[in-house]
Amino acid sequence: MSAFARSIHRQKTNSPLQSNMSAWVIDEYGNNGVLRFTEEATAPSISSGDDVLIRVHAASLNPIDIAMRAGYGSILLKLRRDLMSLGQNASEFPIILGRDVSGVVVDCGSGVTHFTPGDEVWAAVPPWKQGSLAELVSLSEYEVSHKPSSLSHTEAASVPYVASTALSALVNAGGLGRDNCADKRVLIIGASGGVGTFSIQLLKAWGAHVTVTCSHNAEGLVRGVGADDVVDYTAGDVAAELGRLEKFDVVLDNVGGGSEHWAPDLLKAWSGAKYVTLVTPLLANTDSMGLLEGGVRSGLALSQVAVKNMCNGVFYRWGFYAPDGPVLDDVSRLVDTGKILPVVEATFPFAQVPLAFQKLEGGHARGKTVISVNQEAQEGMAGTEGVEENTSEAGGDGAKELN
Ligand SMILES: NC(=O)C1=CN([C@@H]2O[C@H](COP(=O)(O)OP(=O)(O)OC[C@H]3O[C@@H](n4cnc5c(N)ncnc54)[C@H](OP(=O)(O)O)[C@@H]3O)[C@@H](O)[C@H]2O)C=CC1
Repeated sequence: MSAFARSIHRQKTNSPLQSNMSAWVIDEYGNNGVLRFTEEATAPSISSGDDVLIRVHAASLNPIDIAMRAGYGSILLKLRRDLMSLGQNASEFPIILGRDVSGVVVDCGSGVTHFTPGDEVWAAVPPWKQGSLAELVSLSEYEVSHKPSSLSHTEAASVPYVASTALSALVNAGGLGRDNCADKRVLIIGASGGVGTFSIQLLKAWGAHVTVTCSHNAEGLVRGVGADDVVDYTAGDVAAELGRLEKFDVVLDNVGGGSEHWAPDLLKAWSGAKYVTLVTPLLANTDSMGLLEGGVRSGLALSQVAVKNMCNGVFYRWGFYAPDGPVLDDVSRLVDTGKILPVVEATFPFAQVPLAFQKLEGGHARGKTVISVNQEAQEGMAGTEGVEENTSEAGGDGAKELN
């Protein structure tokens, strides 16, 4: 019996009582070569009353997986892991990457009230926890949510991390919500990837007017998921082109760099308008300068640019992913009522995780790259071959339905 067949057999028996599991791990930071498949990864177990143990059916990749594979955030994330292990000085490696999970609950801690074994769930796995490129993942109850019943596991796994990030950025930093968007104009810079395609749909569900930037061959995709105005950033001076449009209430920047300098000028001054960027120097600074200096430098940089923008009448904010199961419950309702659909660009079998990393690393995402961890159980078929790519102009099956 092959390693993958043994792993699938364990998945079918659905027993939480196993000490080892199949997983893709890294034992050092580096390029794709550091990804290693093993059947001997330590399986998570219920260690506290609010733990939920999930058998992973599908996972997906995010830019942070590429970055973490290379060591991004290692200092801050190690500190967080050490705090979680209560000073037991847990070893840094092996690390399991993968921030999205859709799967089935196999065991719960004594204090868990919302989930029971057999429930289908989805969640975004915090970067300081062992990830979802594995048979099992353990999360706390607060991080988990019931999966939308209208989605397959493969579709569901494309949503949680980008949804948690977009909601945290748009609501907590951008001040937007379902009740105040009707008269709002929002600009999304870099809208053709995971965060962008989700944010467009969320903002349209809330009634906002959404303008986006993307490259020309992504226009069909972003219009398919609801974008009102589309500006091709490859066609010329994107800042000048956007400057000809009516000003915005919120800018969500998924690209960073140069846009940080011109995008705040596109906001309505002195009206509470906010520029929110997801591209922040915090983890890179703590990696290169250490916790204290990196943290202080980042704080200073943030306050400097925030004050400068405040003088021009706009707010400047950093947006971050935040774990939040109840927020995913709301997203689940929007999905089940057809307001938000998954945008899956490609699906890779568990055996081909390195190829999925390679695809994501190539850039130009058009939605999400998903890993089918338990494909046989989902489809009742043997074998793990075959990468599926959605090559339609709209990008994914869900997006096509929106057209
Ligand atoms: N702070 C936080 O907690 C988090 C931060 N992030 C960050 O947010 C960003 C977006 O994440 P995600 O959507 O998942 O990333 P993706 O890789 O899925 O998408 C990025 C998209 O941006 C497009 N793009 C690249 N350059 C530009 C440009 N100059 N103008 C407009 N579009 C551009 C790319 O397509 P193309 O190149 O073909 O144009 C691609 O479609 C990433 O940088 C990620 O690291 C994400 C999650 C959490």
